[in-house]
Amino acid sequence: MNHVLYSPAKLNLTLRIGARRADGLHDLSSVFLRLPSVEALTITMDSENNVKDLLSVQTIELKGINLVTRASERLRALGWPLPFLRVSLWKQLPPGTGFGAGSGNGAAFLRWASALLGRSLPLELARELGADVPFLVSGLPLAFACGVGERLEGLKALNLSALLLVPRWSSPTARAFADLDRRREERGSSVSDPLFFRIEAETLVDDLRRGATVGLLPNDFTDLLAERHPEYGLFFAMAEKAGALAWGISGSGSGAFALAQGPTALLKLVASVSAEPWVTHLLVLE
Ligand SMILES: C[C@@](CO)(OP(=O)(O)O)[C@H](O)COP(=O)(O)OP(=O)(O)OC[C@H]1O[C@@H](n2ccc(N)nc2=O)[C@H](O)[C@@H]1O
Ligand SMILES: Nc1ncnc2c1ncn2[C@@H]1O[C@H](COP(=O)(O)OP(=O)(O)O)[C@@H](O)[C@H]1O
Repeated sequence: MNHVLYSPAKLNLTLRIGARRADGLHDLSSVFLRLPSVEALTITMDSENNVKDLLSVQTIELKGINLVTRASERLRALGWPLPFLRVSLWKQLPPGTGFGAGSGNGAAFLRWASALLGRSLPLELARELGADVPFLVSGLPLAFACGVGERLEGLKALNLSALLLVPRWSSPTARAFADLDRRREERGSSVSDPLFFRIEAETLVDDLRRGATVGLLPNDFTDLLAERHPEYGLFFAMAEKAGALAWGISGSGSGAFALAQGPTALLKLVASVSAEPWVTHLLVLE
């Protein structure tokens, strides 16, 4: 029997990075928006004779241990009686683009395994798999996140359409944080109060909820990325001209996005940006 799972991804509507902690990670304040069905996993259970999980990935080449394989191995190590599985993963969004699609694959798998075995969601394991996984596994449509992304406060859904843009460069998360630290050290910049980030996030969500034009969304990685790739400035100007409500960079990049009420403005934006040679994928999610 085949089980087909739709796999979520995320956008960071705000992303403010705090100081580096003793464990090397940075505290953050972010508004996570869930993108519901961006990729798909097909799980085949006819694997009585298998001695390990078999994973195939369509459309995008991935390196390293897949989060789906890691999740199933860790669940067995925790004593969950999960049979060995054949998993086919249909990808749309490359890694290193800040849309958390890989985290979404892991989260979709954890939800499926919990339902299959009648167990509660393994929240500790979700945290271990990645900072975005607790949000994606929660099923919340929108949340304010702090800590490294594991402390979540659910918010009411926003009814907006999104255009996701993947450029031809990626932005590995570790490098983005190291560049930000270096820049802050060079400039002696201090980090703002988390309370300020919270108020900023609440104001933005309220504005988007009532359909106000918000413009460029706050993300501490944007300045560095836009200096390195002036193409972002071009995309933001096109988003404004097309009538989008908000635009920005998701996570630590490299993906950019625009939001609007309904698809009309976003389809206009697709028409102007699709000829750009630096754009590799464009997705409109209604
Ligand atoms: C920045 C965010 C925001 O949503 O998203 P992405 O751009 O990756 O989607 C996440 O916090 C990404 O978290 P996660 O995906 O778990 O990060 P990892 O790839 O494990 O982190 C790679 C490296 O980045 C640095 N790192 C990561 C997260 C964090 N809060 N502080 C850090 O300093 C650390 O050096 C870490 O070793
Ligand atoms: N199923 C998967 N899909 C995408 N990336 C994966 C997957 N499993 C593991 N990875 C690894 O996870 C990292 C990116 O995960 P992803 O959630 O797509 O992140 P980002 O938001 O940074 O683009 C990469 O280092 C990639 O090699």
